[in-house]
Amino acid sequence: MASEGEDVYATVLLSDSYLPGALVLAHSLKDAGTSKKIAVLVTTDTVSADAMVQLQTLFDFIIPVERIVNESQANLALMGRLDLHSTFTKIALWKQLQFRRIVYMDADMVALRAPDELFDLPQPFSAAPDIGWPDLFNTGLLVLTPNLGDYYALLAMAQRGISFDGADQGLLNMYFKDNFNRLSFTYNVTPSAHYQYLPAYRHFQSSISAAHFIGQNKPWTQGRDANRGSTPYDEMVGRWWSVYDRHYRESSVESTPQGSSTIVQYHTRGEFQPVAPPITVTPAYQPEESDSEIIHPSAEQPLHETIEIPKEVEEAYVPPVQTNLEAEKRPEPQPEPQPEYRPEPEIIYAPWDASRAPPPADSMPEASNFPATHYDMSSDPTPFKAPERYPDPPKDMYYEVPKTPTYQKPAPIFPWEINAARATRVFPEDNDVGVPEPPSLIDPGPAPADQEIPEDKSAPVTPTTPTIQLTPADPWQTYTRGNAWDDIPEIERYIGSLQKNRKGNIQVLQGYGSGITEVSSPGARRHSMKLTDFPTELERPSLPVTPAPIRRPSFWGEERDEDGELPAAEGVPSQEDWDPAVQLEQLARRQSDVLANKLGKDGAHPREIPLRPLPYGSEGVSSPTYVAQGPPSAATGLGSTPRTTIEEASYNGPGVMWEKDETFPTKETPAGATEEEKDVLET
Ligand SMILES: O=c1ccn([C@@H]2O[C@H](COP(=O)(O)OP(=O)(O)O[C@H]3O[C@H](CO)[C@@H](O)[C@H](O)[C@H]3O)[C@@H](O)[C@H]2O)c(=O)[nH]1
Ligand SMILES: [Mn+2]
Repeated sequence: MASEGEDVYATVLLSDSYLPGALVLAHSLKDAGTSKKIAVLVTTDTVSADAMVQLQTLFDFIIPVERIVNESQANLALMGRLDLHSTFTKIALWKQLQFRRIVYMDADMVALRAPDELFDLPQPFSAAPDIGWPDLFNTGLLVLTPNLGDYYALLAMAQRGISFDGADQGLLNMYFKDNFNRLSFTYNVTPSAHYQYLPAYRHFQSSISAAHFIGQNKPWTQGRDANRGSTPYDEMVGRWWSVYDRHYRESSVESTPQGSSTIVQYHTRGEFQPVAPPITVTPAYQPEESDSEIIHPSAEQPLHETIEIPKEVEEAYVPPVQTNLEAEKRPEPQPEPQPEYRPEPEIIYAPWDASRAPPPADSMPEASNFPATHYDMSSDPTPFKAPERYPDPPKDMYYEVPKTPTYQKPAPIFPWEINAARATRVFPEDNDVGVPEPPSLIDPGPAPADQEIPEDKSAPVTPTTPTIQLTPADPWQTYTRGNAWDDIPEIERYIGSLQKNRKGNIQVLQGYGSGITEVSSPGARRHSMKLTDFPTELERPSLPVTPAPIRRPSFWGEERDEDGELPAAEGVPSQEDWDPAVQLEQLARRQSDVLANKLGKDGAHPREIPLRPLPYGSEGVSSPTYVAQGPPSAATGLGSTPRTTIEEASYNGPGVMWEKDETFPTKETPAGATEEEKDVLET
């Protein structure tokens, strides 16, 4: 145990990869003749037993500490130093109350002289300026007085990830701010390969106490040949190697009392000389950058050598111990067959355990690892000059419309294409009819499909349907109302079976051919069951509001009168004769009468019923243009007497098609065709 209020140099070892640094630091202090003891804080979960053994040979105190990880590593990523995820562990120094004063030094420092005078500083906390931002102090060398007040305050910040750089330097500078005793830069000289203030270096060279190899590149990761120049940086690196060589170069290894220091060489680039087949060693946790300078020796130097691993290595470590004292009490190592040396694979520290937790909120996105191309603005000052000539545009890049049409009508495939019937519907204006010709229905029989419509209008025009010979007077009279299927017996029969079940007031009309016969009794049309018979204009009820339009021969024809007005439509009353209010009243009255007829069950003698009131607001409305005509027309029932009977309409709509409880075939099952009919069908 440390005696009460002892002074101690201390460093921190968070991983085996910094073992050469920690050992060289301790050696450098001892070699410089310090009177103080040396301690190392180790995180036992990430430092191997082999490394512990090496520490025991040198350090007066090995102090296991809990690793304090910064979970918010965004700032570390910004700095490109994800390997510094656990440097918050440094704050454990303030908890080491067994010591009066601690001069902490990073494991990547080498002492050129022992700065023991720092223990006598009156200030509780001292540090030297940082080379990158000299207002800050570098946390590579700290003179501190352990106390729990600072410890818990720092721990609280660490647990909240409060640090501008994600590591201890950001944390401690935020905590102490300006409340630190500023030491001379000579206590913590951070030589840089990029910025070297050579005259200053030469001037202060002799007073340098310690060099600190900040950044990712450490002397032991670079190899002894990396910095053989004469710059201040190279000189400092040389100082590191001189300490290393004094204690760990192969020639000096045999003399190490605690056995092989192979693990030190293993973590020092270029030092391990394998002779045996390689074994795989899991590489240590490394920062994301592929060009990381943290080089695991196994990557370059496979492990081969057959080396003895002393048995006491396993039992050697009992923390915390004053190892140099206890080592003396240990039994001599037993000479045993030498097992192949297998350096314990470095404990891999994954800051994020994917099996237990979601990714850290501020972790680097994957894309940050992707190669990026950076384009700079051109700094060429010469003005742009257009080339003499640009290449000609390519020729023959346009579609040339063929001169002669290439389209050819495809050859007919289907029978109806070959035997297509010609259109037969002709209107008077389409034909230059000079003299009206008598109507006639001519069917001269089949004609070739491609036959042209003959100039002679009396000639047959269609091979399949009766030709209409148009008469300007009333072309509709002669228009056929028949269909090709009207004469098929099956259809006849089907309609017959339907109508057998029908009763009621169906007005059936027979208007076939030129004559029109009105039949008003049900069933009278049994012999003519054409579904496509529609009432003619004469048969249709004349409704007061929708006069049937009459087709005009031509739209812009000679029938225009002098005013340029279109001729009045036949059957449509002129505007002056049309009083909407009167018509509306008439319609209302008429509807009432029809209703009265039905209710009175006396279609022949309509009952007089009171008029329905007109729609609200339309009473007494009179048209400004309407002038009452003379005697009321019989058809419309217009007159001066408001209450009058209206002639019953000749057609009252389809009416009730099916009476209550009446059955009718839902599925058509016509009687089988008679033999006679079958003969007709089959022919
Ligand atoms: O894998 C690791 C990483 C770090 N350390 C220890 O942590 C210290 C700090 O890491 P280091 O690589 O020396 O950091 P620097 O390159 O020196 O970076 C600067 O930033 C660090 C984080 O703020 C500070 O700890 C340093 O003092 C400061 O000089 C080391 O010296 C070791 O003691 C390990 O033991 N193993
Ligand atoms: Mn450092």
